[in-house]
Amino acid sequence: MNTSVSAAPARTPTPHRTRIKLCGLSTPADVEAAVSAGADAVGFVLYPPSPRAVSVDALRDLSRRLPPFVTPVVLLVNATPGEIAAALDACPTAVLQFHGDETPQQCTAPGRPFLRAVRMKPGVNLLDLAHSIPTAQALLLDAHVEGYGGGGKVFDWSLIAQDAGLPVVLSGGLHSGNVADGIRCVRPWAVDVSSGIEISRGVKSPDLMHAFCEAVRQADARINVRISAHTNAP
Ligand SMILES: O=C(O)c1ccccc1N[C@@H]1O[C@H](COP(=O)(O)O)[C@@H](O)[C@H]1O
Repeated sequence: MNTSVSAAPARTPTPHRTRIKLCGLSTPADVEAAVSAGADAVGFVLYPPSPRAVSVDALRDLSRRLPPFVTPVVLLVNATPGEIAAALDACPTAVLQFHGDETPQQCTAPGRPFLRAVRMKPGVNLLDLAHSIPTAQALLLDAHVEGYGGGGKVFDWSLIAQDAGLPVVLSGGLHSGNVADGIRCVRPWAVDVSSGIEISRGVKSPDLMHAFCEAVRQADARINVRISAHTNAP
């Protein structure tokens, strides 16, 4: 009897794929355009001072329009437990994005998957942050701006020099013209954009959404060419 175990066939490396979150959607047309552009996740802002803010009722309606496998993300800034509960009632499958001054305990209290936004400035230690909030799905890195975010400002990506200890969502001033550089420099798990897909503050553009997603796919394709050249090298 032949008991030898045949060698497993060599696996081709998994292609690099940067996930895409399009944030600040506020109309049914925005949702349709984001899904058609190929977004993996879409963000709804539940922060009244924002030009992209939606009501809880609008969140309920917009999130019900999503097809399977497109993740709704609800962006909150210092929301009360009651406001968080109302958001989850409207959108029970939401991932929460905490973009304010919430403590680790406040982020974990709802018992939902969440992203912790970090407003990047010199001296921020991502590893320390990740250790203080290990149940976050990812750190979402945004520029340090007046207010809490969504300012369309790029931060210095060299501040992410070390391993962040959690998956990174790169955000802050991204658009179709710079997202490839961001992916090449940072190699984030995902990229996130709001201002860069708008024709005016708070008004989304289907064309800019498509251009952004296409730029991400092209950046990934370039990385995959390099990976396969490296793998196939004699
Ligand atoms: O969009 C907003 O108005 C907003 C308000 C408060 C906190 C965060 C906000 N937006 C988020 O900020 C990042 C970066 O946005 P941008 O691409 O630089 O405009 C993103 O997650 C926005 O959804």
